[in-house]
Amino acid sequence: MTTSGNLFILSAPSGAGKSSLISALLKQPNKRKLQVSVSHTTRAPRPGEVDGEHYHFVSVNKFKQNIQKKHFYEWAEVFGNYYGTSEVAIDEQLAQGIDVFLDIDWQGAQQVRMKKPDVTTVFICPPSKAELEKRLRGRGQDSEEIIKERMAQAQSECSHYQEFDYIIINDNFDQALCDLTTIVENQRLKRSKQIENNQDLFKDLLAND
Ligand SMILES: Nc1nc2c(ncn2[C@@H]2O[C@H](COP(=O)(O)OP(=O)(O)O)[C@@H](O)[C@H]2O)c(=O)[nH]1
Ligand SMILES: Nc1ncnc2c1ncn2[C@@H]1O[C@H](COP(=O)(O)OP(=O)(O)O)[C@@H](O)[C@H]1O
Repeated sequence: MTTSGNLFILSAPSGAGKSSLISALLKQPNKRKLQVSVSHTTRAPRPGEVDGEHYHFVSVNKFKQNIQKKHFYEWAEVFGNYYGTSEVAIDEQLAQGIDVFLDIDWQGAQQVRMKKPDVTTVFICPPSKAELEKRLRGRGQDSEEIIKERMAQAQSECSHYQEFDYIIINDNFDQALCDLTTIVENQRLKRSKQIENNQDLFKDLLAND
């Protein structure tokens, strides 16, 4: 029986709650495997970030070599740093029947949509600009200057919300997590997926005994 995983994209302005939602989703009991893709980036690691776990941290030179070698499914420049998704890693996971989440920006989402039209794309919105700013501050990770930059960038990211299949407003966290879980389950139950993943069953049900 062939099985192939579902590909999901989660995009949001920085601070809207993407990482928190993905990490909570990964902790939920799931009937099938779910993984989040580890991107390559040229930005410096933040305290507590582990190479190969949060990101593959690489030099600008190495990143550019990888672009030339067509190593990336998609890549983009975000906040002055390069970010990219490894093609081989994603294809291997999907081929093993693992559902894969990409935490990428709108530019990356556009590129993946062109290559994989069956990708499911989700946009996470903060409940308000004021709350977004509060969350960025609460994270205690950025200077005031960076927070201002992130708020300006947030407007640009949000201007692409209409390009996504689903929109989740991350106001109440538990509700947003429930919404995200529903989207994943919905995708798994689609007719095309059920047929692809249960070929033997449908053959058996239609066979003349
Ligand atoms: N296109 C693309 N965007 C990415 C990738 N990895 C991360 N990003 C985006 O880059 C932005 C900055 O990520 P990061 O530096 O981790 O900061 P934070 O998410 O704002 O805390 C976020 O919008 C991510 O979704 C990637 O592989 N490709
Ligand atoms: N629904 C929510 N209500 C209140 N705070 C939240 C909610 N979702 C996330 N947060 C907090 O907001 C901050 C930013 O979340 P994070 O997951 O790091 O965002 P992103 O990955 O989108 O940059 C974190 O401190 C997180 O705990």
